[in-house]
Amino acid sequence: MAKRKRKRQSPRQKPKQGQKKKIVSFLKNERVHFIWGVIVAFIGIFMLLAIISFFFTGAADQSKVINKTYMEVVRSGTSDIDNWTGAGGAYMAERLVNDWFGLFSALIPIFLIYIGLKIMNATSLSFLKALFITAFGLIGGSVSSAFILDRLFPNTHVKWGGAHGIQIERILENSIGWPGIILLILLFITIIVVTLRKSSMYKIQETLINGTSSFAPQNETSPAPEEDDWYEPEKEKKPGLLKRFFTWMKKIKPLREEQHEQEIAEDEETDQIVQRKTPTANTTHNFTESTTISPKPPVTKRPFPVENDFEVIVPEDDETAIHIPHAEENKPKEETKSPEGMTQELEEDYDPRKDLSSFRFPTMNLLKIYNTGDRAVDMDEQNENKEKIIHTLRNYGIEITSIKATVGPTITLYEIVPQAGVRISKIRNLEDDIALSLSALGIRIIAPMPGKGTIGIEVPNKDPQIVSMQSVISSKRFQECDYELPVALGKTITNEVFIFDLTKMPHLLVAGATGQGKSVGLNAIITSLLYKKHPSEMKMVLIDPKMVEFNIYSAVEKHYLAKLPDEEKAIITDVTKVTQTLNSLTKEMDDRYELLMKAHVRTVKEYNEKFVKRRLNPEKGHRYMPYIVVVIDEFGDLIMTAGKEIEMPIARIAQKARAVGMHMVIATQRPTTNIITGTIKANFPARMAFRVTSQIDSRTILDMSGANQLIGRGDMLFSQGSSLIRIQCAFVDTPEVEEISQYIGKQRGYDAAFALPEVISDMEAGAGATDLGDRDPLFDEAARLIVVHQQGSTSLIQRKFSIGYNRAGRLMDQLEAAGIVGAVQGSKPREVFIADEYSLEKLLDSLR
Ligand SMILES: Nc1ncnc2c1ncn2[C@@H]1O[C@H](COP(=O)(O)OP(=O)(O)OP(=O)(O)O)[C@@H](O)[C@H]1O
Repeated sequence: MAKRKRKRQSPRQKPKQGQKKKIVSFLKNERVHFIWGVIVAFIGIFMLLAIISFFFTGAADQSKVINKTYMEVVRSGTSDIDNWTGAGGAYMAERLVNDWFGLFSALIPIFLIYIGLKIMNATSLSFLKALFITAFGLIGGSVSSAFILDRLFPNTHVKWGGAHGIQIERILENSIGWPGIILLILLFITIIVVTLRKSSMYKIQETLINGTSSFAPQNETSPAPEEDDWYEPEKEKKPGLLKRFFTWMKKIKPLREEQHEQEIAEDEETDQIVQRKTPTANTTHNFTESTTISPKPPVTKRPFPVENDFEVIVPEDDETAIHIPHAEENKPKEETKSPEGMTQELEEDYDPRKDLSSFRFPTMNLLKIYNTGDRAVDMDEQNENKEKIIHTLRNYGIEITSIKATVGPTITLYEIVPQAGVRISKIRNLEDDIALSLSALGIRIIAPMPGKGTIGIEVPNKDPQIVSMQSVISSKRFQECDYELPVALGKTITNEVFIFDLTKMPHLLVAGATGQGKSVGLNAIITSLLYKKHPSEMKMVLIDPKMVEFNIYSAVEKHYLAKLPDEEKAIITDVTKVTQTLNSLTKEMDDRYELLMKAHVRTVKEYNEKFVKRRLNPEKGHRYMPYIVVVIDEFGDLIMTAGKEIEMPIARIAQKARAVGMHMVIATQRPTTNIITGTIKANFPARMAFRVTSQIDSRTILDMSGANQLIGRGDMLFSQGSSLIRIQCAFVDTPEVEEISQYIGKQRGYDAAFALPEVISDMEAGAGATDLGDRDPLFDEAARLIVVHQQGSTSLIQRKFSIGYNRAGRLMDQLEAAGIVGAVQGSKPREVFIADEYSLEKLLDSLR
C-alpha cells in the first residue's frame, strides 16, 4: 500500500497539493474571515442607508429610476439624484421597497449586517433564528403593511407593502376577507414576538390563565382533594415542534456526514499509508491543515477538522407522568359480609393503611413550576467553550480528535478524545488553566470517563436552570418506581431524573458549606418520601439543632413523625433529648431484631409480608413495622456539644438498623475529620456533597477532591461506593414544603405521633444493676458465658444472646454487683474474677 501511495505522488502533483493546502488555510484563516465579515456588514449598511434615504428622497428620484435598467440609471449620472447613496442606491431602494417587500425590505440589509457580524464572530444570535425572523418578517410584514399602511397613507411615493405585499393582500382579501387578514396579522405579530422573546409567551399564558381562572372556583388556599381532579396536573414543558425538528436535523446530520465520511475513508483506506502522528511544531498547531489519519480504531471518522466534528447533544427532559393522587388505593374498602352477616375481615390480608384509608397523598399542584426562561441551547456559548478548550489544550501541545458536548440543566459536559500518545495526567493537570481560559468556576475534569474512552470536562452553563421538585416528582421514572423508600434527588448533567432507594444506601451523609443547598436537599428527600409513602408505612424522626429548618413539618406529626412518649414536641431541637431519642431508637432496633428473630425472617420487608398475610400473631407482640427515617440536620453541632454520647448510638444504628427498616440521613456544614469521624464514615457509604470550600473538606466527605469545584446552589456530587455522579439537586422552597405539610396536616391522622420505646436512663439502669434481687432472666447464662470465655465483654453477651446494648449493659452491671466481673476499664473488657465454672456454680447457688 505504501508503495502505491508513493507512486501516486508524482513530483508535479506535490506542489499542486501544497498550493491547494495554502488556499484552504488562507480561506479558513481567522483574519480573512473577519475581513469578509466586515465587507458583508458594510454592504448591508450601505443598502440600509439607501432604503432609509428612499423614504425621504424617493419621491424626487422616482421619475429618474423607474422603468430604467440599473446601467441606464448609473450612466445618467448622480448629480440630480437625491438619494444619499447615489444612483445605485436610489435604484436598489426603489426595487427593494416598491417592487419587492415595501417597508419591511429593510430586513434584507439588516440580515446582511447580521451575516457580516456572524462571520466576524461578533454576535451570539443563532443563524436559524435570524433567518426565520427575516423570512417571516418579509412575508408577514409586507402583507400587514399593504393592509394597514397602504390604506392609511395611500398617496405617497412608497408602496408600504411593496408589490409582493399588495399582491398577496389582494388574494387574501378575496379569499378570507378583512377579518381573516386581521387575524392573520395578529398571528404574525404573536409569532414574531414569541420568537424574539420567550418570556412574552409566559406573559400571554399568564394573561389567559388570569382571564379564564375568573370562571374557576377561587378556593386556592385549601383545595379539596376531589376538586384537584378537575385540573390537569401541570406537565413540564416539552420543546416546541420547530425546536424538535431542528434537534432532529442536528441528530441526523452527523449521521449522514459519518456515512459519507465512512465511504471516503473506506476508499482512502485501500491506498493510504496509515501513519501515527507525532505532534510537531508544524502540524499540531493547525487542526485544519493536518491530513494524518489515526490508525486505531479502523478509520470511520476523519479526526480533523475538529470544528466539523462538534456534536452538541441536548438531552430531552424525562417524560413526565400525570400524578394520580392514589385515589383508588385510598378508597375505603367495602367490608365483605358473609351470608350470615359476619365480616370476613379476619380471613383477609392485614391492611396497614386501613386506619387512615381516606388519606390522600399530596397533589402535584402544591409544587411550583419554575419558568426558567428560554431553554434553547446557546450555540454560541457552546462553540465559544469548545474553541477555548481546543485552544487551551493546543497551547500545551495537546491535540484532540473529537469533541462532543452534552448540555445539562446547569452544567455542560464536553467529552474529548485526545490524539494517540497524549498522557491523561497531562490533561488532568490542566484543570486550572482550562478554568482560567473559560473564566468559569466549577470546572471539573474527569479523566478518563468511566466506560467511555473519553475525557470529560464539565463546564457550568452561563444560564443555569432550576430543576424544580415538581419536574422530578411528576417524572414517569419516579411515579412508576417501586422502591421501598424512593427519593427523587434532582437531575444528572444529562438531564435524567436521578432517583434512589434509601433502603439500599442504607444511610446517607450530606455535607457542604453553608448556603450551598443542604437544607433544600434534605427537604427534597423528605418531600419525595411524603409523595410516595403512606403514613402507616413510614415514620420520621427529625432532629434539628438549628431549630428552624424542620419546624415546617410539625403539621405532619400525627401522620409521619415519631417521638418519645410524653414528649411535647415531635421535632427534636434539644441536645439532651437527642441522646434520649437515639437511645430509644437503639432500643426500637433491638426490639425489632427480637421480633424478626422470633418470626424467622431476616428483613423488615419479609417480616411485614408475613404480618400482612396474618402469619404472625399480634398477641405475641408482633406488629406491623413502618420504616423509620432519622434525619439529623447540623450533625456537627451535636457532635461538638455531646460528642461520643451521640456518635456511639448513631454508629450502632448505622451498623445494624438497615435490616430492621431504620435509615439515617445526617447533614453537616462542617465536613471536618473530628465531625465526620472514621466510625461515621465507615457506616455511611452513600454521601451527598454540596460545594465545600477546600479540597481537604472534599476528601473528608468523598475521599476525593471535586466538591470544592462545584458551583453551589444545589450543584452536588453523589457518591455511592466507587461511583461519583454530578447532580443538580431539585429545588423545593419553604412555602412549597409548608403547603405540603398543611395539606397532609389537615387530613385525619393517628391519635398521636408514633411512640418510640421508653429507655431506662443511666441512673435508673445503675439502680437496677445493683439490685441483685431482680436479676435478669439471662443472668446465670451470661455469667457462665463470661467465665467460660474469661472475657468481660458486653458485646459478647449481646452477640451470644442477640439482645440489645442496653440489656447487655444492665446484665454486665449485675455481674459486677455479684462480684463476677470487675469495673469498666475504658474500651478494654472487664476483668473476670471467677476462674472456673465450679466456683461460679457455687456463687450462683448462694445467690438463689
Ligand atoms: N437545588 C437548588 N436549586 C437552586 N437554588 C438552590 C438550590 N439549593 C439551594 N439553592 C439556593 O441556595 C440558597 C441556600 O440554600 P440552603 O438553605 O439549602 O443552604 P444550606 O446549605 O442549607 O445553608 P445553611 O447550612 O446555612 O443552612 C437557597 O435559598 C436557594 O436560593
